[in-house]
Amino acid sequence: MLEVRDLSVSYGAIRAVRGISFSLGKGELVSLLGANGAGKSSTIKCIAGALKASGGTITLEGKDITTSSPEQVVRTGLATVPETRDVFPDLTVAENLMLGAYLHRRDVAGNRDNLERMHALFPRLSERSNQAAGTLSGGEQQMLVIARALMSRPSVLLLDEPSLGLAPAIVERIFEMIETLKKSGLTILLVEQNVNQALAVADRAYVMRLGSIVASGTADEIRSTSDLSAHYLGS
Ligand SMILES: Nc1ncnc2c1ncn2[C@@H]1O[C@H](COP(=O)(O)OP(=O)(O)OP(=O)(O)O)[C@@H](O)[C@H]1O
Repeated sequence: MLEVRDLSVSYGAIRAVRGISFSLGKGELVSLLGANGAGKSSTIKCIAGALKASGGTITLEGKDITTSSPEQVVRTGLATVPETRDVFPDLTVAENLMLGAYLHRRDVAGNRDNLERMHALFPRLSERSNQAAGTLSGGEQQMLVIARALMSRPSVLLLDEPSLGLAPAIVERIFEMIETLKKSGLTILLVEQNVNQALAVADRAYVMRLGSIVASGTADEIRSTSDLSAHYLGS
């Protein structure tokens, strides 16, 4: 579904991502792990079209999206939930969700079905349909940005640090929801600091350090064979 080959990302002289390669098969949940500054968010932003690659290629379902704009990337079937968790604060929950369906705005019946699916997945959003998104709790805003991304009907979902700064009970709920999405057949790339929880839901994982991939394998292999704390904490 998604293939990243020799991807590099630079900010001036800073080489944030140094020729990494990885892939996601259909229906796979793959986690990208690594300490602060490892290059995970830069990788995600580049795949989403928000940052220009300085080298390498990104292919989504056989289509080269390396130089695509963010809108073209969404049209090709990839939705991103950035770690910034940016809702439109003055719009209601329902309006935020409908903005996610912008590409399918003429398919009113399809959007209604999809909205019902989101309400089943996130009952809390359903109860708060008419509430301004800016007044939601952090966990509810995270649910909203995930649901909004799903309204674009992606075949691949990129999740950047969905558990960041949330209370443990909400983190549990977010991970349960990620498992539900995985069971529905969605292909997911999950960037997480929360290694144990990420490995509990992931089929495979890649560990990044200083812009490079330093370990990869199934969740069990990563747990048992790599010195995760050295890679992860940089110690
Ligand atoms: N806009 C920017 N300008 C200059 N350097 C940047 C910029 N964004 C990121 N970097 C640098 O690129 C490197 C990788 O950062 P990135 O945010 O991709 O890492 P990360 O693994 O996502 O970290 P975190 O878990 O803290 O979000 C870091 O050294 C960071 O300082």
